[in-house]
Amino acid sequence: MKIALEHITHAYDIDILHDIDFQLDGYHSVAIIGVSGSGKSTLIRLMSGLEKPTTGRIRIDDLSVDSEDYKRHVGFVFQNHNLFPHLTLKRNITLILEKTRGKSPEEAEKIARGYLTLLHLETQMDKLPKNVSGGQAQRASIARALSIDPNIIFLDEPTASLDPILTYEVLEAIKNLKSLGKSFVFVTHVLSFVREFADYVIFMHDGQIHEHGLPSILDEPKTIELKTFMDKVK
Ligand SMILES: Nc1ncnc2c1ncn2[C@@H]1O[C@H](COP(=O)(O)OP(=O)(O)OP(=O)(O)O)[C@@H](O)[C@H]1O
Repeated sequence: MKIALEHITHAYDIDILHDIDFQLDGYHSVAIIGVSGSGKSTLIRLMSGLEKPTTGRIRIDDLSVDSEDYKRHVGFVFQNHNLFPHLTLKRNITLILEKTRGKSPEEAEKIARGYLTLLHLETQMDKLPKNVSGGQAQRASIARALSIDPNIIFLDEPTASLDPILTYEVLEAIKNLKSLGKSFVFVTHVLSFVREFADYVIFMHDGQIHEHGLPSILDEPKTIELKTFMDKVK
C-alpha cells in the first residue's frame, strides 16, 4: 500500500491535526497508536475518505481519497459494530451488496454466507445483532466490510467496546485475514496485537505523527512521548 499525506490539517472547532506530511510505501498492515485525543480516529477517517481534511491532500495507492474509484475499494470497521439493528447479520451484508454493488439476491447471499463463515458465524447469520455477542456482531461488521471486496480495510479501535475475551476473539479473527492479501490500517490500544499484526507503526501525539517505523520502535522508542505512552499502556 502506498500512502501519501500531503500537508494535512484538520479542525473541528479547534485544530486537531497539524500539518501532517508523510509518505509510506510497501507496507500492508499499518497500526496507528497514541493516547486518547491524539487524533488517531480523525486521521483514519480522513485516510478512508469518510471525512475531508480542512487542508491538504491524501492519495492512497495513487488515488485521491475523494475519488469514487477509491471509495468503492475501501471497507471501514467502526468502534461499535454499526450494523442495522432490525436486520439479521446476513441481511446486513446482502442489502449492501444488492443496493450498492448491483448483486442479485442469489449472488449476495452466496458472498454473505462465505464471509460470515470465514468469520466463524455460520450458526449466527440469521440472528439480529441484539441476539449475538458484541464480539460476534463486530465480526459480522468485519464480514460486511470484506464483502465488498475492498483493497484496503480500515479498522478504528474494533475492540473498543469489548471485554478481554471478546477482544481476543475479534483480534484472532482479524489476524486470520492476513492471507486474503488485503491491506489494513487500524487504530488500537492492544499493543500485543500491534506487535503480531502490524508491519509498520505510526505513533500520534498532539495531532501529529510523532514517531513512526517498524514495530520494533515499540521496544526502542526514540521520543519521550512514545516512551511515556509505552510505560502507561504496558
Ligand atoms: N466530530 C468532532 N467534533 C468536534 N471535535 C471532535 C470531533 N471528533 C473528534 N474531535 C476532537 O478531536 C480530537 C481528536 O479526536 P480523535 O477521536 O481523532 O482522537 P483519538 O486519538 O482517536 O482518541 P480516542 O483514542 O479517544 O478515540 C479530540 O480532542 C476530540 O475531542
